[in-house]
Amino acid sequence: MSADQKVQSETDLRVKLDINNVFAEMIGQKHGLQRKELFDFKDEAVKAHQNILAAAEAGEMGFMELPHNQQEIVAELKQTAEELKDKFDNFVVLGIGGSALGNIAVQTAINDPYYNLFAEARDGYPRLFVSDNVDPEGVKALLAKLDPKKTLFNVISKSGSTAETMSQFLLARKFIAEAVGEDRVGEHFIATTSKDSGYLIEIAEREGMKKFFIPDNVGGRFSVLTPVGLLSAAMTGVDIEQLLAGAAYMDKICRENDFWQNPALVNALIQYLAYKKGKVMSVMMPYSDRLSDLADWYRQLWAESLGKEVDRQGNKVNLGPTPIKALGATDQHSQAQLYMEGPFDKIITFLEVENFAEELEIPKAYADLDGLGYLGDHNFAELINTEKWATELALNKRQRMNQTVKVPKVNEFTLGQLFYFFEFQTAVAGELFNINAFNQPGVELGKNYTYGIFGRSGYQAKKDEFENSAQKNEDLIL
Ligand SMILES: O=P(O)(O)OC[C@H]1O[C@H](O)[C@H](O)[C@@H](O)[C@@H]1O
Repeated sequence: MSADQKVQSETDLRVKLDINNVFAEMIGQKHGLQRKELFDFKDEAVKAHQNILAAAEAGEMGFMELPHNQQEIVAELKQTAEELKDKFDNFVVLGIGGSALGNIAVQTAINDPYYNLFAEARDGYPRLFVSDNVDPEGVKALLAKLDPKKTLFNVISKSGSTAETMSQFLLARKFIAEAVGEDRVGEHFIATTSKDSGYLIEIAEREGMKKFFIPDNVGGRFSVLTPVGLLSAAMTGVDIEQLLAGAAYMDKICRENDFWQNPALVNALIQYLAYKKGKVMSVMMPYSDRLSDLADWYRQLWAESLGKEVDRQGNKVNLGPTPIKALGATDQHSQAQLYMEGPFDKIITFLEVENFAEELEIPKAYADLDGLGYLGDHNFAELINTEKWATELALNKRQRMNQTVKVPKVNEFTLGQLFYFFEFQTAVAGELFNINAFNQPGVELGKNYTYGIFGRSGYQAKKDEFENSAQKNEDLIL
């Protein structure tokens, strides 16, 4: 392919943001945004952008380096996948939050839109399972599906000590050891973790497991394009170079200084202004099964990054938009009523796929039944996108801010763009909200409590104390 052709195809595959329906002229004065408001705040967004670029220069924005600095890691990941993909029928990720959601999003988008239900493998590759909970019934049901001799586990934890992940690891380790013997445990595990924190690295070394590393300057929820997300992708036949190429392409777009040419800047400012106008809920609604789990991934990114008690100066602010996931067209029939007529507290972001890989015709039948016969004149791609347009029009009519991210088609290149776009937008939003978008003290408090209660000494006494604590009123236990 010549360089020109490449540019052409990249341009054709560019993910775009349509913001028409956030403006007053489309949805009405009361709830729409005035263009003037964007103009008035534009300089703040530009300043936020400059801060991010400066932080990137200083090596503080690890996620921005990932599309460019991983050639050796990619080669190693590909080689690992090549060596191991035929040896195992199952590849099981043990992780949670940022160590799981990106893996699932990639799988659903690229390999199997029904991944969560069936976990079908691509020809010549193992099936992928991502186990991100500690419900005993769920964990047991998963293990029951696996032949330990044909199963490779990827334990992923940046901190190397998350209780959920490490508990699953302990069980998986026993499961494997009983089948293949203690001395061969290491062959059935790959550890993805920080170079020097937590216990996972130490365990990996003791057991002789293969290891991949998560850079220190990349937070868990920004880590999908590190070995966290890339190994399971490579193991299941996903083109990880194209994922990173898509991210690199979007990186170029996001580095653009001109506000109006930079969708991540524009969208971060829109989300910020919407929040200030009382639209404190931010709904992501893909009209695509393949992009459904991307909305789950985004929910963590947006919630943990922006939901904060204090601003950068330490003032108590308790802010953050609440991210909500909805799936089109499915949730038109469950949540849309609320979005149409409920409180004016939401901004909705649709994800629209312009070209579906399948052109599935709706069969023609019952032509004499007026309210049904028309369906057979169309295909499913037309139907789902028409439903999206109809929802958009109805929201406009009811003065509900909405916008659309247009995805030319779902593949590795566009998925890489989406990951990077939303990460960059989140970093800009953090600047606008004047909070630290890269920490999560609230979650850590919960983690510490778990450790405090569950930790080595006196579990039963602490549990009893918690259950009998004065704050608990028996009358309120219904
Ligand atoms: O990768 P780990 O260190 O195991 O962390 C897994 C998850 O733990 C916590 O919930 C953090 O708030 C998340 O951001 C993180 O993704």
